[in-house]
Amino acid sequence: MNSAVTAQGIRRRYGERTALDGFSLEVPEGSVFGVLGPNGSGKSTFLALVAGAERPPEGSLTILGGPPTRSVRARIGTVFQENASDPLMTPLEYLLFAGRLFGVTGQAARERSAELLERFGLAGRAKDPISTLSGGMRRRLEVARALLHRPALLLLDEPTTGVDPEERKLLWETVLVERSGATVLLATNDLHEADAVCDLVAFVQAGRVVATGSPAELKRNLRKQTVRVELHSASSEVEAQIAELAGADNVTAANGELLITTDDAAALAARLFEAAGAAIRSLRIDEASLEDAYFQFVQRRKEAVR
Ligand SMILES: Nc1ncnc2c1ncn2[C@@H]1O[C@H](COP(=O)(O)OP(=O)(O)OP(=O)(O)O)[C@@H](O)[C@H]1O
Repeated sequence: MNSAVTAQGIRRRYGERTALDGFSLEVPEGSVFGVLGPNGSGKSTFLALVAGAERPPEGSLTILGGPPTRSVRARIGTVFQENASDPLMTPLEYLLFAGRLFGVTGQAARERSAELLERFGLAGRAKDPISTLSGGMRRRLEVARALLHRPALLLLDEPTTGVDPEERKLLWETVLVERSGATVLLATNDLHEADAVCDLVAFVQAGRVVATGSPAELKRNLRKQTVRVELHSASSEVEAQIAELAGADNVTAANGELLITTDDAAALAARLFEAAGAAIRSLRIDEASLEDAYFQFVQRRKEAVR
């Protein structure tokens, strides 16, 4: 599998501040790849480096099979955190203007613009000033603009900030169809969104990638799972018995349930039934979320730093 973006050991400083500190990442061609991390972890700095096809001051960067050069920029579409549109322009004017920057002009530009305005639900507002569009519509317009020249790589820096859940879902459905196989590199701190749309994600902390994998892999490798047990009636004797079981790391009582953290929920469930089956009314294994995985990796890194 070819890579759309390969970064190796990138270091980038702003004065005293280190934004990227040995940042390494491989984004497979055709994937939807999420870069996840807290505010200030370096996501935007990395995307801006790729968007500008800039040679990093330290480390190496390959984009769409070659070194970062001006010609590569023509094959990239970008949505930054801030809307780039002029509020006095109309959506149609904005798309035609963007087309000119990428050499899409005349009839081809008019047709492509009309098609995208339709797909992104903006056809009815094509000739209104952008200042009269809702926040969600403006974000959709930004994504339509980034797709105008049919880029091979689409960079999306927190594209759905301020967009309500229904619009967000619609926006993603449209992006995933309209990208026509282009690689999507997404920066976000919305872990639910990343879980829903990304094939692969990288967790970033303090300018470094600390874990990479598919959301399913990262969740599977979680160190801790939670088993929730409801007893027929509260019994300190049964609780003590459960706390003694092999694999039951931490037992707490909350809202009439016992919450047991463990490395292996399936094995612990079997032991629970064996030891206290008659006392158990219900047992539930909490499905791990990408958020759980994220916090675990961030925590690991903190431990390593200490
Ligand atoms: N132009 C700049 N000048 C000085 N420092 C900068 C600049 N851009 C980014 N930084 C610093 O680099 C670090 C990484 O910032 P960056 O914006 O890349 O993080 P981020 O993960 O995208 O954060 P957010 O989720 O808040 O957008 C931060 O410490 C930030 O203050």
